[in-house]
Amino acid sequence: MAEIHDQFDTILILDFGSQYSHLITRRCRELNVYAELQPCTQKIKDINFKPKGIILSGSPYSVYDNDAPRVDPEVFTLGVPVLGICYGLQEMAWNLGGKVTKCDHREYGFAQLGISKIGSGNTSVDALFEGLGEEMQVWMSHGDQLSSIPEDFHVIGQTPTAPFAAIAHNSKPFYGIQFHPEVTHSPRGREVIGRFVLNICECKPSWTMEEFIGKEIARIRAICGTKGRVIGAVSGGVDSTVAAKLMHEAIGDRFHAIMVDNGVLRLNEAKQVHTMLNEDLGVNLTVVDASELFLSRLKDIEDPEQKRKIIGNTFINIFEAEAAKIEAAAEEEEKAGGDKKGRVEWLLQGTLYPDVIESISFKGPSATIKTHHNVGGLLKDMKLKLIEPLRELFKDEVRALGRLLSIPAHLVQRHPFPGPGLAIRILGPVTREQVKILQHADNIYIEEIRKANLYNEISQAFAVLLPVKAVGVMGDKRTYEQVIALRAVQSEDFMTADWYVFPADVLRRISSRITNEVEGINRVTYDISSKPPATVEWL
Ligand SMILES: Nc1ncnc2c1ncn2[C@@H]1O[C@H](COP(=O)(O)OP(=O)(O)OP(=O)(O)O)[C@@H](O)[C@H]1O
Ligand SMILES: O=c1[nH]c(=O)c2[nH+]cn([C@@H]3O[C@H](COP(=O)(O)O)[C@@H](O)[C@H]3O)c2[nH]1
Ligand SMILES: NC(=O)CC[C@H](N)C(=O)O
Ligand SMILES: [Mg+2]
Repeated sequence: MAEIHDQFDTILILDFGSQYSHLITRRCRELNVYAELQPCTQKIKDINFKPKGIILSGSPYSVYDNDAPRVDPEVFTLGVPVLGICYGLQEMAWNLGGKVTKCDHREYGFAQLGISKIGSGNTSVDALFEGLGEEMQVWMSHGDQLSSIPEDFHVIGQTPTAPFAAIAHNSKPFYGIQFHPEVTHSPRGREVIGRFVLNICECKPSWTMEEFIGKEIARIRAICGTKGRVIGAVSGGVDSTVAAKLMHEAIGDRFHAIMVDNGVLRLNEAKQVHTMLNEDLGVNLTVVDASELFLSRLKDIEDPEQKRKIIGNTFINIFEAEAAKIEAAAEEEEKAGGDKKGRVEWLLQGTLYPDVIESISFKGPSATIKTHHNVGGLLKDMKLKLIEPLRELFKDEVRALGRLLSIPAHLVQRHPFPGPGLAIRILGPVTREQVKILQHADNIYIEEIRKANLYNEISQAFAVLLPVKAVGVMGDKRTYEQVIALRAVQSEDFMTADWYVFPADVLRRISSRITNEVEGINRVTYDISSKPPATVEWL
């Protein structure tokens, strides 16, 4: 089976636990080169492809710590270029005979990197810094540094406090840099990564969504064979819509899209999604109303993790039941003399790369903050096999893919909506009455955001129903009712986010409409917390 890394030149990034590791992956992909992040514990001999280059990430550890993560020495015998960033540089030097010690002055922030002249006549610079001038601003974050470089290496850049800020091997394509080229605070960092990936590793910049579509469709066809059938969990969100469209292109009517009405969707959502997929995209979608089952299982449940797990598991129960129904119908058709149909073996999900990255840290999955229903909430003894065509992609790549598949812009730009839906936006027990109140308030909120033309400026906006009551006065009467909190954030990848600054008049309109129109609400507040320390959702 052709995997993505067999089809595109690939840079392997080994993750030593830096908070910026996924950014290195992003920067390579922005150069149209496919990059994959793997834990540093990954043994090179067990990798089933040959990367064109390897990048070693930073790390919170010091190389001289007893429990420091170690690089597989085979990285240096594979015969491909290697770039160490920060800890990656230190680990490379440590392995190849250099010295690393705690520095007197921790460097955290901007530094000016002087690029060394090298070669005969001292006129040229190293290929890593080709064409980048004599100096550049870089961003540092380290408390250790090289106190001597390994034999066979030379200095290619330095800062006033770090004489070995950039080094290169005398004859092999090994490089190490103390600064972080992957963060935007290193303005020319992208170019440095470009020099390594494109010039030194000689990767072809062929990772484009156009190329991806063709190759992924071929891959799906090979996986499913000529008869195999797939049911798809489709929510109307960007990810599953794009995955569904791709699947439809690949196997046509052998793909059955299922949307589950779990009773905690937004106002009129099931109807809208049904129209959108069937009419706008030509994908055959069945809406299964399982709201009764979900709400009964959620009855009296207040704990956020319990809510998430119940919803994740119930989703799978429904998909398995639907798969069985489709198979039973096919059997009936066959008995009546119809063609023999393939089994429903696969379940399509719109899982993205960030979901995967979160579970691959070298120490095992990073501390669980919350269980995303489609990753941690799956059933253990599930019969359907997963097919996840987007699991290598970031959200903006998925959006680009959607545009290429002619999915309308308003759909591609939709704010994300979590699978557990309003259940994680109703703090306290979930009941039909509470769902109704929140649906109504949320609908007004989004309507006003659209009217003010702010929808595309905001990454995600939604209302939350708080489990408290407050006193108010309406028509000269005392009220004692619930409170709505409004949330709106801007974020690139939802790993971090900042609250959105609304024009006051928009907030005023939203608040006045919600308190006037939504029965049971007499107060509206606005959430001004960033992530971290908060998260995007309240539960
Ligand atoms: N109501 C639903 N019915 C069927 N499948 C669902 C439903 N909600 C979520 N899913 C499945 O769970 C996956 C993950 O949900 P998630 O919200 O992350 O993605 P999405 O809904 O496709 O896109 P977005 O992130 O833009 O909302 C979806 O891709 C889809 O496969
Ligand atoms: O499909 C989903 N299933 C989930 O269980 C889930 N939990 C959070 N989210 C979405 O993930 C992004 C980050 O949210 P948090 O900061 O709350 O973790 C935000 O976009 C959230 O809406 C989910 N999406
Ligand atoms: N950002 C990093 O990779 C830091 C590496 C190491 N912990 C140091 O302080 O120097
Ligand atoms: Mg969604």
